[in-house]
Amino acid sequence: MWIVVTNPAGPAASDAPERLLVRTRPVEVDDLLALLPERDFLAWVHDGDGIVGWGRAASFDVTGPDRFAAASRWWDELRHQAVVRDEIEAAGSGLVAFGTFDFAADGAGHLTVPEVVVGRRDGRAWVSTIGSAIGPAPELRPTRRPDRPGPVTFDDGDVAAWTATVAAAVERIEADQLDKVVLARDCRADFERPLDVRWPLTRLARDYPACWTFHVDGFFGSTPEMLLRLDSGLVTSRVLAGTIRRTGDDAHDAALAGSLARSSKDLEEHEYAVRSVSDALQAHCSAVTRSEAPFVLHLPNVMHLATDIAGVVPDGTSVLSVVADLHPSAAVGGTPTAEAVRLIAQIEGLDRGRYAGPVGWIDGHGDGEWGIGLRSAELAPDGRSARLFAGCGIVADSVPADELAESEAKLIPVRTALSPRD
Ligand SMILES: C=C(O[C@@H]1C=C(C(=O)O)C=C[C@H]1O)C(=O)O
Repeated sequence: MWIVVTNPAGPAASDAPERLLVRTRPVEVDDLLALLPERDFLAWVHDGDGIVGWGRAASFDVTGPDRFAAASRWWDELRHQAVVRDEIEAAGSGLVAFGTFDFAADGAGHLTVPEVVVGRRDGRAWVSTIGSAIGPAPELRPTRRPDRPGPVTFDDGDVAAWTATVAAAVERIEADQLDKVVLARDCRADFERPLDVRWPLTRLARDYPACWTFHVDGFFGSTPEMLLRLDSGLVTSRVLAGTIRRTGDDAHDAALAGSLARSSKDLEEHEYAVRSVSDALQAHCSAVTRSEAPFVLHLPNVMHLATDIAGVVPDGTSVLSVVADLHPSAAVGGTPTAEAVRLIAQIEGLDRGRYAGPVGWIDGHGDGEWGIGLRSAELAPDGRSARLFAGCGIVADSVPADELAESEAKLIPVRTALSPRD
């Protein structure tokens, strides 16, 4: 029997059997992405490890400021009722839901529990089957290779208007209204035939192994920024802010990395982002530690100042309850957060949708990984167009033309992955 749960705090809809039966068994799998069906799959991979899934055993949709708490309640109920037989007991084995949350506080949140989840971590692989009845383990075979996209046309939108908006934000900052605001822009891609999203996904995972490559219901990308991982009581977060474009010349890039680590503009922008995350973590953790100085994260398109933060949370903490307090961090909102988010709504002129919102998964222990949905795109339901997003932290010293160039560099991963070339 299927039950529909409504949430008194806001519009929510759930579709789930009364009790889920979950069975996780070991399997031999090398390439998770090679198993993906052509459509309606879920993916979260990092350097070959991760989880992929398909089918829908249960789902939850919610809108409004209470969305994280509502999703967390729904998940707690579902996981406590589930009957799980898990021969692996790794993070992401057993019961799992993938999800996304819009950037905006009044936006949507969504969780899907797939019928089949295949995972891989530290040399071990598994398959979980989830549903109201448990059948035999599905046969896992590589599926047909992804279709090469046809010609793609990009429309960068009004870049002059965007740089003017950046200049206006700098004026607000100079007038002491706030310290930092992150402004984003979008770029439209049109495809001659519907996109097989496995094509860009496979390329992103190959070219950006240090990032978390994801796809949830048409939202896909490869984010370098881990908002929160919770694994057996330990939370970790990777905060990025402060960016420099790579030139392709390794010696020159090494010199640029050195200047990034000494740039007061970037260090200031970075510190705002680190503080917003560590302050939010303090409320949940018995101890919070962070590296003393930021390190430089080298990606093929850009380099970022990065800080890893860690903490210990009490038993029974759900990753979503901490994510609720971390989002939006200063890396994608600004400082102070409330002023920055207001200014974004006022001057950015963009519906961010799921861009810069949390994307990831939660398991039956409440553990999980939630990245910030950056270096990402939203595919239209007909698969014929997509919106690509990129944003930049604006501080008092920001130069609009440089920010535009930085946003271009941040669009490179998805733009390149959409190219029909190998
Ligand atoms: C907002 C984005 O990236 C964020 C902004 C950064 C910056 O301004 O230096 C760096 C990494 C991210 O935290 C994006 O990629 O769209």
